[in-house]
Amino acid sequence: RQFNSTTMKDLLVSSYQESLEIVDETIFHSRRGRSTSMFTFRRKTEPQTLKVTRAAEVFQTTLQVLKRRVRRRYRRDVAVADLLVWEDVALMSELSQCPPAPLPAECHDQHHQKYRSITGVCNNRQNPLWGAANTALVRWLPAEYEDDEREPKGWNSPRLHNGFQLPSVWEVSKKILRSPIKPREDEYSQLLVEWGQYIDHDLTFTPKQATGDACMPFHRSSSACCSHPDLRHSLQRQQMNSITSFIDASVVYGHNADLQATLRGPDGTLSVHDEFCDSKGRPYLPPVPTVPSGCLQDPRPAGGPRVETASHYPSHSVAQRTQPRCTKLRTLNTHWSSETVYQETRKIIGAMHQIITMRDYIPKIIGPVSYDDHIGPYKGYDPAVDPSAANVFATAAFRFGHATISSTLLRLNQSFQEHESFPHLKLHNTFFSPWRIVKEGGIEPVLRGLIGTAAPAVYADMLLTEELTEKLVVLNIPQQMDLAALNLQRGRDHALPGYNKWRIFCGLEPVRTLEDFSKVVGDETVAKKILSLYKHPDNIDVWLGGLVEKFLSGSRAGPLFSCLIAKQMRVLRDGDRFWWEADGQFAPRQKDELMKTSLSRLICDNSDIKEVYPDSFRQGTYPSDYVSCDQIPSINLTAWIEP
Ligand code: HEM
Ligand SMILES: [Ca+2]
Repeated sequence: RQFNSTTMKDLLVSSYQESLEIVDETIFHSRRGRSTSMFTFRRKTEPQTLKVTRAAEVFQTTLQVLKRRVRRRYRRDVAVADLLVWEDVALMSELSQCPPAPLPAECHDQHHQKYRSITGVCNNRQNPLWGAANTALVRWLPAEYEDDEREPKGWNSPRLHNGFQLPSVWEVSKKILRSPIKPREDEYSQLLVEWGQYIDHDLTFTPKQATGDACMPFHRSSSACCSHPDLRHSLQRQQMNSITSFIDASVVYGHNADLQATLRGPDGTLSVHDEFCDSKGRPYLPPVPTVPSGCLQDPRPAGGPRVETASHYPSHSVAQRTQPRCTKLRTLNTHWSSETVYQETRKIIGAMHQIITMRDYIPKIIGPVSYDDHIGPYKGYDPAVDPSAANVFATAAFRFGHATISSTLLRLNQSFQEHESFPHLKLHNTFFSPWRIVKEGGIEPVLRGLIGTAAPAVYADMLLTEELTEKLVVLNIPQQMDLAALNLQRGRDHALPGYNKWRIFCGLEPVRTLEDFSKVVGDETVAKKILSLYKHPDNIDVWLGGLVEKFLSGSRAGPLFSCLIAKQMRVLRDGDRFWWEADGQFAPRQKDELMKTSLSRLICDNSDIKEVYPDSFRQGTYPSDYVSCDQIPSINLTAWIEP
């Protein structure tokens, strides 16, 4: 510490003032200046997210300005953690509002006793921001920035990691990840893949920084505010989750009051598209302000539901169409207000999301052994558990799903054969095209394609379809993108430690030799190619390392991703005061009814499909394995009659 506190205070205040100008000029001003081309897709960042992002950018930029000033004065680099003491950090937090001042005692409000808040705030009464929207992704292992503060891995190209430069993400994508073919296997249906992405949209969304015109179309993730007992950690750049990490159907209801108001309809219902509905009068999702510029109005809700391809539309629709069915609660409880009907329905639909995810989806992904080892039976709400999404979960482990995506979207007729009028589509023709649902037969042809076709197999030498590595379209970027390169670069942007550190974190042996790695991957050629690119096993990007591991028996992921996904799921369950099985959430009779929930039932109830395979995540042959919807159990809402 080289300054007395008055000098430091002055330095901090003037650095803060300069940082305000820099942030508004470089980040927020440039947002307005960019051209809109015919093919540019735009999504406006939500005001709440923007406010937190700006505060975090100001905090981070203040540190940079301060460092520059100190460097000028002393002609040497100083780490901010060596320069500042807690008192200075408190001053910076106060100036930048990052993190914002602790919440008032609103957590004891009656409403929060009974129903979840929309932002997730106050789920945990002692730590009201745990799991809430617009908070930092938490770190299970410390970040590894090149300057220990904010520079992504690989930023300073001559810099060596374990004696070697990191390979370029484009090269890794081209040589290891992209695959011209994705053969199908026959155990699971395409719906299993779809649910993965759908539920991820309930758990994490990492907003990206809107920078000026960059030569490479990669936008860093926005900074997040973070308060941490370790000073160095508190000063490092963190990333944000702009939605609630809880499995709370925020994908249906939104994660802030404005979005909730947009998505909410009259009398406890959800809003619907007022121009279009399907041939049987079933509603479509409401339109939103963010649309591909110059294109047809897409019926795509903003911020909450993220309908990136036409295949995502049916799951959003099925969930949304469940709401009016449940509002039948009103006829059972005529004394309930619209607000009570809405909240009780939201609670039931939230529980359905939890059950389908934890009971039906997760065991298939991580396998029975990981489930027992890392999740186990439910023992009740534990307020000491932080349910926030982990950085490594959002940035690596749960992106396992990208290797399970098919290159084509199948559309099937009532006999589960290729549709006569609406043929199969290459994946790139489905990006941001929900109009295909409205204009091309409703949700049914796609939904039948999801339940009636097998999901692709994942082999270490056939990972991501070229549809994703050559032709991906993402919001706000006019070029076609490469999802493999984006995932790898995102991991470096977030400074995730390398593959081996995560293996050790999960109690697995680190990989030291080609022989070790070949065994873990189950394919020596691929293991060799990866090691020849990375040169050192510790340098392997964690997303790649986890993705190529041989699956555990009965799972769709290797040991590392199974462990990381399981750990996340466990905290999402145990750290959620409103978990459906937690004491006082539902009466025993209601729980019995909720257990009857199934995705097959929801499909039967909310589409024209009359026959299903009972577990629609599994692949059955039509018609021999299919049963009539009449045979699929339904929830009886009379269990909700209030005496
Ligand atoms: C056609 C299907 C899909 C497309 C086009 C797609 C595309 C994308 C894109 C563009 C990103 C952001 C990449 C970045 O810049 O960092 C992303 C993130 C992500 N994807 Fe996918 N994805 C698909 C399916 C899936 C599936 C099946 C899963 C999981 C089972 C999944 C899990 C994730 C996760 C966890 C993230 C990070 C989310 C965040 O925190 O922002 N995706 N995906
Ligand atoms: Ca959520």
